[in-house]
Amino acid sequence: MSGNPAASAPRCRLGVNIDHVATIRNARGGAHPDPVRAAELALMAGADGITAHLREDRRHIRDEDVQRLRALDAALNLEMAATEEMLAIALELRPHAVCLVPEKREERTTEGGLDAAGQEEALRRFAEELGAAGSRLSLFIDPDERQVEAAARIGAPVVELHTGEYAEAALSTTPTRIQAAWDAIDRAAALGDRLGLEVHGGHGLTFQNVSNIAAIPAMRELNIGHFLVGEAVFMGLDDAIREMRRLIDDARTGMLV
Ligand SMILES: CC(=O)[C@@H](O)[C@H](O)COP(=O)(O)O
Ligand SMILES: NCC(=O)COP(=O)(O)O
Repeated sequence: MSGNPAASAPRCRLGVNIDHVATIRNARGGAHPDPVRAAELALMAGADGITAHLREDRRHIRDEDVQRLRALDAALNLEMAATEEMLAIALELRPHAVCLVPEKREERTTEGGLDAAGQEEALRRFAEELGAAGSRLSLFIDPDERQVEAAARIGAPVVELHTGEYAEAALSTTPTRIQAAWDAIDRAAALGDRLGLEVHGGHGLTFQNVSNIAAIPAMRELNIGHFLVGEAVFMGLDDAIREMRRLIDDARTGMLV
């Protein structure tokens, strides 16, 4: 990763995704552990907001969870598919933010970004209706400049760049693959910033790989969940969030521009 130290940099927010607390709860069909209690703990530990993905198949987060999360005094970023069912839920709930995410029933986790360029007209309606309801629309897209340009045309104020390929590359320990994945995110982030979009990132971020993403100058928010819930098993949710917060802040302090 390249660049020059910046004297100071705008803060990069941390959104904690509590989906997989619900995964553990649903494993036994009861009410424990409660994802809303996890959200409250996350906020006390320094999370700037809470992200929850209400999937069409409700495999983890359920409708009653988002109702209770909405009642918290915190920024709720509701992730959802671009469907009429989910739009109706979002318009009724009016969360701080809505992030449109592609969903395939057979996928284990979110595999790719939303094809914004292939459905601009349909997504423009989501932007208009959600904007009118006071929810900030974000599009979860691959770090692809064509998708970023489409997001700007659609009128989404935010793009969340899918960091999954970078996270996978970092596990591969192939320097050229890691650099290529990071370069794509850096280029897409810089373009989004130039187009006046707020740039976020998420998917697969960990203690080991987050710093280089947090150091990207245009990055304003990172949404992180699966790793934090997993790490909470060993060090507790509070400490895991505080460590992630520290890594992000340290990366911004010494960030390269
Ligand atoms: C959009 C994204 O990357 C995450 O919110 C992810 O969807 C978490 O939920 P799953 O692990 O069920 O995909
Ligand atoms: N949009 C990304 C997110 O909310 C969390 O993704 P992950 O950290 O669970 O992979």
